[in-house]
Amino acid sequence: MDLGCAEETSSFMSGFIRECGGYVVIDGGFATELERHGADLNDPLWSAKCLIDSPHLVRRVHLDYLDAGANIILTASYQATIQGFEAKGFSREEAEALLRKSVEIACEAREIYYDQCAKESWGIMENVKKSRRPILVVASVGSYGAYLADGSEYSGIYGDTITLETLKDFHRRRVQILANSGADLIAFETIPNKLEAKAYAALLEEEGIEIPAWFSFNSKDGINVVSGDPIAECASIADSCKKVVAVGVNCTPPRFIHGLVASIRKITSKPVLIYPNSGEMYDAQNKQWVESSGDVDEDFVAYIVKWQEAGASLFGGCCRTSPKTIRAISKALSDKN
Ligand code: MET
Ligand SMILES: [Zn+2]
Repeated sequence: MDLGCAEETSSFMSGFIRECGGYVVIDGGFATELERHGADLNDPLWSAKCLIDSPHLVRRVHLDYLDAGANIILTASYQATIQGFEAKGFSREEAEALLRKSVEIACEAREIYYDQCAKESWGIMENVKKSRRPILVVASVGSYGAYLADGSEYSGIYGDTITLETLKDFHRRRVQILANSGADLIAFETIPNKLEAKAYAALLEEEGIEIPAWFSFNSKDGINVVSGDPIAECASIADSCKKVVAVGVNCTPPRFIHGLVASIRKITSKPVLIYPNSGEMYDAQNKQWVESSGDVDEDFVAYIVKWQEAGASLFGGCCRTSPKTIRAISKALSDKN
């Protein structure tokens, strides 16, 4: 797909949303779902560790989300970095191959899923092929803080030594590889501060990245992203970047989503995406999810329709959500629309 033309880029997501019937279902928590399947992710590579030792589990989780109704599956590359793989003793070439592998496995899962759908529909109605649900494979890019694996993806505090250039250099090669891997889009996820959003926007332009991207921030107060930078300022960086086709929030407690959607909507006319976590907080020191001490987030599926009314068009889940959550989101939206 050649998205060199700015107009094609800007209509990419609105076209996809239309194709999906007016709203899009994103998948749910990936790493936490791998853990539920028994993977031990206590490692600086987190979910990317499974690219090395259990690719079958990665495929399984993608398939579970497709079965649950997802139109978008995010690759296991969130914490897959060349620097992280090299620290484990892999060569540069091997590290780059592992990044590509994250996209290959997701594409393979999509093919398997389509084959299954085709077989099932042949059984039911001879000669009538069930129409293929539109599905995108989206390459996940986690923040510099995710690579550090010290909890700074939830504080956004990188210190004075980290500049725009440091962040661009850190992400450059990975973004180039993922952009040419066969993925349909790049998701910059859990962006914790304005500086990193600026670095991504600059990289997309400078490197002439030819697939579209989305920017997704995380917040712990509903007004700012986790670093304290206002969500409105972050959203406007995304709004100004031609290559960005959707803006939103992920890995954020459900109780903040409504306000964040409204704030982002005021800044941009690009489609808004949301994929909250379960409402639990990550305790970086003890490396575990703990119940939030603030307001309790009840099952957020009940609010999906409200978030759609507030202006969101893409809906999924982040950490500690599961295929069950995605199935329920899919149902809530199809009942309503
Ligand atoms: C800390 S947010 C993680 C996002 C990633 N796509 C995952 O679900 O694993
Ligand atoms: Zn998350």
